[in-house]
Amino acid sequence: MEGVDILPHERSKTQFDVDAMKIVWAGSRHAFEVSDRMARLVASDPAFQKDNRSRLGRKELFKNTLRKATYAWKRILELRLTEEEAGRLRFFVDEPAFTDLHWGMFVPAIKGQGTEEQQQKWLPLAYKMQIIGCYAQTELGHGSNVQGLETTATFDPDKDEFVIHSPTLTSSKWWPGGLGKVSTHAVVYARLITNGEEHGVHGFIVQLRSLDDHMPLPGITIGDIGMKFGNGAYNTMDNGVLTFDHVRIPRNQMLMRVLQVTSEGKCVQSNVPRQLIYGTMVFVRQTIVADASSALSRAVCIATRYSAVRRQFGSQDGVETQVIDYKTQQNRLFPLLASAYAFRFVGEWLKWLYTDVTQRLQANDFSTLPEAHACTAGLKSLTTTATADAIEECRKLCGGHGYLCASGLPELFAVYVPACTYEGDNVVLLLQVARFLMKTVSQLGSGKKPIGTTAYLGRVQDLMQCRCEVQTVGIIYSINAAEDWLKPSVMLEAFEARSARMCVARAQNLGKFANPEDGFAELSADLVEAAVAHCQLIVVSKFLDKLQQDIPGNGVKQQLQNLCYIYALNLLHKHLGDFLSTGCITPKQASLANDQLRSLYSQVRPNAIALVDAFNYTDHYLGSVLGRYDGNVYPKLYEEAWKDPLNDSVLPDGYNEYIRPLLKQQLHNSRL
Ligand SMILES: CCCCCCCC/C=C\CCCCCCCCCCC/C=C/C(=O)SCCNC(=O)CCNC(=O)[C@H](O)C(C)(C)COP(=O)(O)OP(=O)(O)OC[C@H]1O[C@@H](n2cnc3c(N)ncnc32)[C@H](O)[C@@H]1OP(=O)(O)O
Ligand SMILES: Cc1cc2nc3c(=O)[nH]c(=O)nc-3n(C[C@H](O)[C@H](O)[C@H](O)COP(=O)(O)OP(=O)(O)OC[C@H]3O[C@@H](n4cnc5c(N)ncnc54)[C@H](O)[C@@H]3O)c2cc1C
Repeated sequence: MEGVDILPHERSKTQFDVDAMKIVWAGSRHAFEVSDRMARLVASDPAFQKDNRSRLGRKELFKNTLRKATYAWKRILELRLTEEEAGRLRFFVDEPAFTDLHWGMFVPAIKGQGTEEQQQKWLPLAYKMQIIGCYAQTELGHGSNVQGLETTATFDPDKDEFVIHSPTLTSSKWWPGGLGKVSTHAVVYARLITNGEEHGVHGFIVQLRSLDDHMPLPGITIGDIGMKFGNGAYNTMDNGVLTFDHVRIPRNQMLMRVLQVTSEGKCVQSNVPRQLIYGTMVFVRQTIVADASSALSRAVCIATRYSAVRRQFGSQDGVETQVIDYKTQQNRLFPLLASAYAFRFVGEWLKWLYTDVTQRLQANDFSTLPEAHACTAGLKSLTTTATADAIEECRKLCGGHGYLCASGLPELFAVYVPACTYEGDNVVLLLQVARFLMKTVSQLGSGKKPIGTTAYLGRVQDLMQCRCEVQTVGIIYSINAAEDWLKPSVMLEAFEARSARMCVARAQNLGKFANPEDGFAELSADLVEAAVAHCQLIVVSKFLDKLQQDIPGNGVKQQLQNLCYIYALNLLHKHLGDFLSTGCITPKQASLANDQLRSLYSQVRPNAIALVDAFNYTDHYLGSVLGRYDGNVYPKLYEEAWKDPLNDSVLPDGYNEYIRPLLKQQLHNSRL
């Protein structure tokens, strides 16, 4: 069968309604229609072409991004796009740009931390992009430790101004996207000092460049921090360095929703908790979780289509085996496909949680903020780590051709992998989750009932009572056959028990230390494992919740069920040590889980292509010869190779200087 016939043949085997699945993936029919329209708009406009990105030098690449970003903004205004449509358009343009930080961090920081008055002054300017902003928190010497930032904001009551200053080299702002060459303004995080006293880190709106000629204002030094990992990729962004030499700003440019500074330099705490200063990070972490499913599904779409097209070995009659039919390929690929769906649904739920906490905050209810912080931090960490690893796995699943830029995977990896670091290093964020969990466990004795995602810890007492029995029989008595693993309550119980037991065991170990902080530092690697177990439980439980909903479309629910159990059983297999050592399941039950997993792979196999078609990605967005919708891989790969600048001429530049003399010399030597 020819390449172009394979994918249609695969599609003919589909056992579910793909159009209905597209709507489930998008979240609603409306969301699907908006997304589909924006994808086509971008794909059909030559201004958004992106296939030469990895071949451009930095300056050319950056200028190209400026052109695209400003053209996108022009189209948004011309077409009067809604916020939702603009967001989807940005998504399909698929190129990191200064606008991401302006809309994604500068605007949310003012909204979340500015007073009404400040919002009224700054937001209209930002919404019209009459000013362009970035988020300047990280410094050369400090990123994770926000309280360790060195930039100072000292109040001068005589002039009613703050003096922003970088006292050391390590206090230089370092990394903010959009800062290097574009932003006119920044929300700068600095230590507040009034009347000689320190009041912690706060945000300040600082103008950086002239709105007339774009030159840095007096006392400000700015530049780009240099090339980053990979060609193209995140090099479209001007991550910058910034220092202040006693730069003065009016008092009303400190973001004062949490703390007000009066003209006498007195600090007045509002009823809003201090943690709200970290609020922009909570918002962005939530968007990063939703983004993880996009990046992962894109890689999986490429690897799945190519695995169906690619054949190796097994030829009796001249037709080799499609590599997607090898169980080892399925065992590597299908859990990633399942993860893409799992992250999609947990992302939807997290968006709901974030909206809920925001509404509560507006009504001065701060009770769910710690949980929102733990969930956004933990899920950001879990999903970005898994996605970065998965993109690399997809590259390997595509064999040698995956290493070509034409596969789209190297650039996707390079642009994605910093998500494990930005918005909080993934390990640092898991330690935040661990703190939250240990605090929750420590309060169990006082009768405080845990709620939300930690409600299961309230049942910990019961679980621990079974401990003597578990060593031999496990706590889940109802698993005696492979199919028993397909019961939602059983799966949930296994993941809850594992996480609860890991948390309680860590809490008990912490109790052995005289100083809890010493204990936390000593046991931090174990604590991170408990945090991972808790976050995996959240993903599994939200996928199971999704299956409880009414899901229309022939066969759609069945496919989602298969994927949900593949996601959970694969995790169980990978973390078997946790499940066995905590006595949650027996080795026999683990073996049954594995049998069930293999059986689910066989059920997914005929639907694999349709399950990635349901992402509804255009070839423009995928940017991959291997992942083409039509499966016409080899002719296009061949065609693509000839586009490389090295093939512009038969003889390469440098032939006369280097190759010719070398060959002549060898000829000369061989004659000797
Ligand atoms: C093409 C153009 C088209 C035009 C387009 C138009 C439309 C487009 C539309 C939309 C586009 C939008 C695109 C959006 C995309 C966004 C782009 C993202 C790019 C990424 C850029 C990256 C940015 C950054 O990286 S910014 C810097 C991030 N930095 C960090 O994350 C630092 C990590 N460190 C920390 O968070 C903290 O320091 C810490 C938490 C690790 C420790 O802090 P510390 O004060 O020491 O805290 P601790 O004592 O441990 O805790 C104190 C208590 O506070 C609680 N807590 C901590 N953090 C939070 C929090 N965030 N929220 C709530 N509570 C928090 C903590 O639990 C403690 O509580 P307790 O009760 O006292 O125990
Ligand atoms: C592409 C990109 C874009 C960015 N954009 C912005 C931006 O727009 N604005 C902005 O302000 N910042 C931005 N950043 C900075 C980013 O937020 C920080 O790099 C990030 O928060 C990590 O901090 P760090 O670099 O200080 O890492 P470090 O904290 O120095 O981490 C180094 C290592 O130490 C470990 N570590 C650190 N602390 C602990 C601990 N307590 N316990 C155990 N291990 C620990 C980490 O796990 C890691 O392995 C960006 C970064 C990147 C890569």
